[in-house]
Amino acid sequence: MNKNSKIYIAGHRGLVGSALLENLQQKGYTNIVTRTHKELDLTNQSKVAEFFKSEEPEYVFLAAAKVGGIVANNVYRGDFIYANMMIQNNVIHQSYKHNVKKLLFLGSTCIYPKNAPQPMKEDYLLTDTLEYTNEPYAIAKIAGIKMCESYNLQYGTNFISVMPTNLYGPNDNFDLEKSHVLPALIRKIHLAKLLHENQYDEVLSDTGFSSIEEAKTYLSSFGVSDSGVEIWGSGKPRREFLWSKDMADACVFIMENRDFKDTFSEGSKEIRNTHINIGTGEDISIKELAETIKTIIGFEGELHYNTNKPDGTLRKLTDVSKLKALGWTYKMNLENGIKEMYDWYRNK
Ligand SMILES: NC(=O)C1=CN([C@@H]2O[C@H](COP(=O)(O)OP(=O)(O)OC[C@H]3O[C@@H](n4cnc5c(N)ncnc54)[C@H](OP(=O)(O)O)[C@@H]3O)[C@@H](O)[C@H]2O)C=CC1
Ligand SMILES: C[C@H]1O[C@H](OP(=O)(O)OP(=O)(O)OC[C@H]2O[C@@H](n3cnc4c(=O)[nH]c(N)nc43)[C@H](O)[C@@H]2O)[C@@H](O)[C@@H](O)C1=O
Repeated sequence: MNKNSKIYIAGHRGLVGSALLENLQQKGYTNIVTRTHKELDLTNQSKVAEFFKSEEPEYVFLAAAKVGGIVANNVYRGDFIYANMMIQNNVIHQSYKHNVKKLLFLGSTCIYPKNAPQPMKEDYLLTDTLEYTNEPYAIAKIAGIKMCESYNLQYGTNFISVMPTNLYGPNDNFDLEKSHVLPALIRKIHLAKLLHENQYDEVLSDTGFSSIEEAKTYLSSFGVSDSGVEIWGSGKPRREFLWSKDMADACVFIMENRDFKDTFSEGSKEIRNTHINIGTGEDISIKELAETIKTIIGFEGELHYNTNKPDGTLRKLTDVSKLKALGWTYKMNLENGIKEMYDWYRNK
């Protein structure tokens, strides 16, 4: 990529897309193309074709997807498989049709088997059964990896797939039902603290209700009260968290330094598992995460574990040796990241 190459970021207002936009701008890239979801629905095949015909981007970051936490994935199973397959099929296929020089497809580490050995290497893909709660989303992501690989092998395209661990950062989704654990716990614990301190104006402005009784009823349906906060599951699962700006930096690094042809040895008969894991290689339990957030926010109430909610995969620690060997490693430690995210949330 050179500094005036035409770069399309799909999903530029999301958690990763917004960090990608910032990273590219900071590095001096000047010719970035974006469309909001409203301006261009990426599930619409003919609109996506029209967009590629009129813009002819040279590089594509595919960070648009239907994304959500464990419960959203489990409940809206049809939406997750449909939207993700449509978005990636349209963007990857049009990138091929319009001779895009390089595309980066974002998958997820939920593509690996539920009981994969830890840490999870790229080669563990398709070796066993997936976690049930996010099977439709994971199947869509696996199809995306295989589509990139297959187009590269058949048509000579240069499409690379990266598998990020759980991400967090500015512009995350804080919806109490659909978000991931880290933003959900920041918001729930923050609101419980506000209730405990009778800071009702702030509770109303956060939740959008006009009466505190309504706000309390709504929050209690998510296990949030002035004395405690519900944590889904047993607290035992372990997760690895990567700051979204580190994720964006890794994506730009890979886009700048890696081609599909670098991902396999010449003469290989079967070319597969060419994707690259992106993570920190370190994980913590949900209980430890909840306690850390509680301390950072300064809430003194109880944390209750609701085992009627799913735990999901017990552990999904990424093996990041491939990424490290390329020369990239993360910068933000988890505690500082949570502090920055909490500041961002309060000031947004
Ligand atoms: N967040 C995480 O922990 C992880 C994310 N990933 C992957 O990283 C990528 C980015 O995720 P993240 O930034 O968290 O997601 P977000 O939900 O924050 O952002 C997704 C973006 O995609 C856009 N989008 C969704 N549907 C459409 C559509 N039909 N047409 C056009 N735009 C659409 C959204 O626009 P709008 O908001 O307007 O709908 C939004 O800008 C995804 O591929 C995701 O699967 C992988 C592992 C972990
Ligand atoms: C990125 C990743 O995200 C999803 O998988 P997940 O890692 O299970 O994501 P999660 O962040 O929602 O949960 C992590 C853990 O945390 C527990 N947990 C506690 N309390 C809350 C809570 O309040 N909200 C949420 N969401 N989880 C909670 C929860 O029960 C689970 O044990 C998939 O979509 C998957 O497809 C994917 O790619």
